[in-house]
Amino acid sequence: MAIKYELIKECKQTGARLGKIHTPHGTIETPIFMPVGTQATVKSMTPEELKEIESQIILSNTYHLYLRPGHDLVEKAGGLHKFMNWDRPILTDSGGFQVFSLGDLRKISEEGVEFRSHIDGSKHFISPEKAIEIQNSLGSDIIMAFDECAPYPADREYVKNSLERTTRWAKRCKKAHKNTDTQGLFGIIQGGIYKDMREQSAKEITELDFPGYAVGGLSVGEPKPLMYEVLEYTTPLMPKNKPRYLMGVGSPDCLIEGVIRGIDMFDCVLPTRIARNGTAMTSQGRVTIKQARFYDDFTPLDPECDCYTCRNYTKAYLRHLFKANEILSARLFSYHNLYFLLKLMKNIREAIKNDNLLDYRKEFFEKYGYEL
Ligand SMILES: CNc1nc2c(CCNCC3CCCCC3)c3nc(N)[nH]c(=O)c3cc2[nH]1
Repeated sequence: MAIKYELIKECKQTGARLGKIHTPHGTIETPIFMPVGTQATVKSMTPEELKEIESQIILSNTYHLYLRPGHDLVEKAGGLHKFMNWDRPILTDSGGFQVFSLGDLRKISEEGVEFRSHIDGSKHFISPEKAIEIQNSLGSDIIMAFDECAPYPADREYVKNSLERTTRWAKRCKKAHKNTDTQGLFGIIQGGIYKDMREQSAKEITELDFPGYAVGGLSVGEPKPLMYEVLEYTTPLMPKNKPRYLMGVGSPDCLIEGVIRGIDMFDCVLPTRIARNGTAMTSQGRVTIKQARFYDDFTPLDPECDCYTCRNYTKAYLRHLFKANEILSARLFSYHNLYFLLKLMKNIREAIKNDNLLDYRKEFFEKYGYEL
């Protein structure tokens, strides 16, 4: 079987779990944060640097790679692992979210989605079958069903029609998936912020017996407490012996709150995106380096961090790099932010092991500046 989840321990105080996901390219310890590599690269990082910070799995995307360089080229190169020189696990998203976030540049039908490329405006069509064909060519270890992520807010009628189409598309994806022994296909649960819809989607999607499941349709602008509430009644509907992936999340507080509510896998563009704006996630909260107060601050970005950036450079130097628009700025901030989130997940796994996750949350929030 391509993907095998091993539940190691259930937290006594919360819904958190410790687990392992066995894949053809290695084993992933969960809970885990997955760095995003949209166009077959985690922006500005080499695979060696990703291994240095102990990244166990990275994400890429059907939509982007289909448009450029084309999935047939990647297949000709021997697949995405060989093409980008990454020999650890890769998860690809189906592109559902991307084509839906194109707004009016797209037309949805039962057959699939017609959209215009964000690169050159050319017209394209992705069906569930096409999304699976592309991911089969890419050879990623975990592939995602082609789904519709309903916008927020969306009324009950829209959400119901959308989740029922996502279920019909999930069946088509399962039928179209060729490489079941090397690539695990995850189903995606939708249903917006409506409890009865989430129950319906969870029932319909888990009935299809996928090796793992994602909670989709969240982190789309809803307030965080509402996202946490949806998780509280959705994760218990998902099989305990399968990985649970919360798509597009997130910031440090969301990662901790998501783990507490039973989530095992997360992805977010935040660490590398804010890095390009000279913003760092640190133990004392966010630091935006362009502020004048850092002009002659010769202390590390994060005094409690032992990453390459924090051990070798000062805020004053990092501010200079950012102001001078130097490429090294994006690299050093990306390296630190990814290290920070991967270290946070390592600390969370440790806290689950020691049954003190709630104490860890309290301590982290007090320092990072979140209200509990
Ligand atoms: C940011 N919030 C959010 N993201 C969602 C995403 C995307 C998750 N990240 C994938 C990466 C994005 C950059 C390129 C590489 C893949 C969602 N994806 C799908 N298929 N369905 C969702 O409901 C879905 C819902 C999401 N909500």
